[in-house]
Amino acid sequence: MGTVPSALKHCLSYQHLLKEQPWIGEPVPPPQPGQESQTSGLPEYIKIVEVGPRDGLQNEKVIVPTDIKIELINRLSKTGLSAIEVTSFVSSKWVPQMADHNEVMRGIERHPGVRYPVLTPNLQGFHNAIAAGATEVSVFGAASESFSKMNINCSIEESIEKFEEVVKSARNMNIPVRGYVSCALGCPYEGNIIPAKVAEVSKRLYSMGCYEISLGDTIGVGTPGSMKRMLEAVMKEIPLSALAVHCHDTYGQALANILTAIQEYQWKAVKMKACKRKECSLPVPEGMRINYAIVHIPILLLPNPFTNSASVALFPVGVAD
Ligand SMILES: CC(C)(COP(=O)([O-])OP(=O)([O-])OC[C@H]1O[C@@H](n2cnc3c(N)ncnc32)[C@H](O)[C@@H]1OP(=O)([O-])[O-])[C@@H](O)C(=O)NCCC(=O)NCCSC(=O)C[C@@](C)(O)CC(=O)[O-]
Repeated sequence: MGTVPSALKHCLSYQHLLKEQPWIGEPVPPPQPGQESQTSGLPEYIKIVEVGPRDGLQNEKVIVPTDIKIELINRLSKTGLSAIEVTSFVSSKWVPQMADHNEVMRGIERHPGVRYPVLTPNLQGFHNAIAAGATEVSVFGAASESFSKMNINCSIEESIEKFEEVVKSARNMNIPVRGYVSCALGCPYEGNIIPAKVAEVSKRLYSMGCYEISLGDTIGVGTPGSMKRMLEAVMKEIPLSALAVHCHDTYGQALANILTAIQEYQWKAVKMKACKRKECSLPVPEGMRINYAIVHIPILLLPNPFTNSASVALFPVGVAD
């Protein structure tokens, strides 16, 4: 398999994967007395937000047929995932791969306990999404002016105004809204993005009512070092419980970056817990304790030829009460 491009490997079945990398299936021996568990220092629970049907398929050169998308989402619903991003209600002139958003949204089987968020850049998208049956939406901004312009055809400031309209309408209908911040670790047009800008845009999305802020390494240029610096800046502005990360694997760094995010989260959460115990003067959100962090890795185990470029995407991290 040495010559198989790494992207293609994501198409392999679990059986293939086990054959190639047998250690994956080996049971992890329980820690011996006095020996630290390999997972100590990590959260007990990771929430996975699957974004392959949207973020993966939106980048496919070949438009995946609607019935295949629906079948993919239906299969994903049976895997135990609690959130699957289904599609986006954007202009089909801009993203023809998502032009079948109504059919996909209406065609999927919804499983109890699974959330099916969709992307909505503006009120028009929001209303279309609701009409198609969406019960959760995401707005998507950026920490880079150039990316904002290229992606949604408006400045960051203009995008915030549009998102406010969406969040206000969503609130009236009891629809939860997530917020993405793209280019959190770098921009394809501007290069480096300062953590303070990511923190600023995140804060605005959170303040307007987004319940979770997903920090996107849109082009996969992040490293554990830049992830740590960025998170430190954002965590000053947003409660840990509302943070997630979304890492593309362009340069093979997604898993390292996710692990860094989880460790950073856990470190901070443990520190806050310790402060709380000692009743120190640092602000501790009421009732907070570490409960989960989130990671999403699309589709790794599904032998679906359409998902190979979905990359290994997106991975939130959060804490709950
Ligand atoms: C945002 C718009 C729609 C603005 O597009 P625009 O052209 O600036 O919009 P407009 O308000 O000037 O309207 C122009 C036309 O678009 C229509 N329009 C207006 N809004 C909608 C809508 N919601 N749905 C469908 N149609 C819409 C509108 O009706 C009109 O149609 P016309 O009269 O010409 O026939 C456009 O720029 C667009 O669709 N962009 C696509 C953005 C996108 O999907 N990007 C990829 C996802 S973001 C991402 O991947 C990052 C993320 C989230 O994964 C995180 C990460 O990886 O870091």
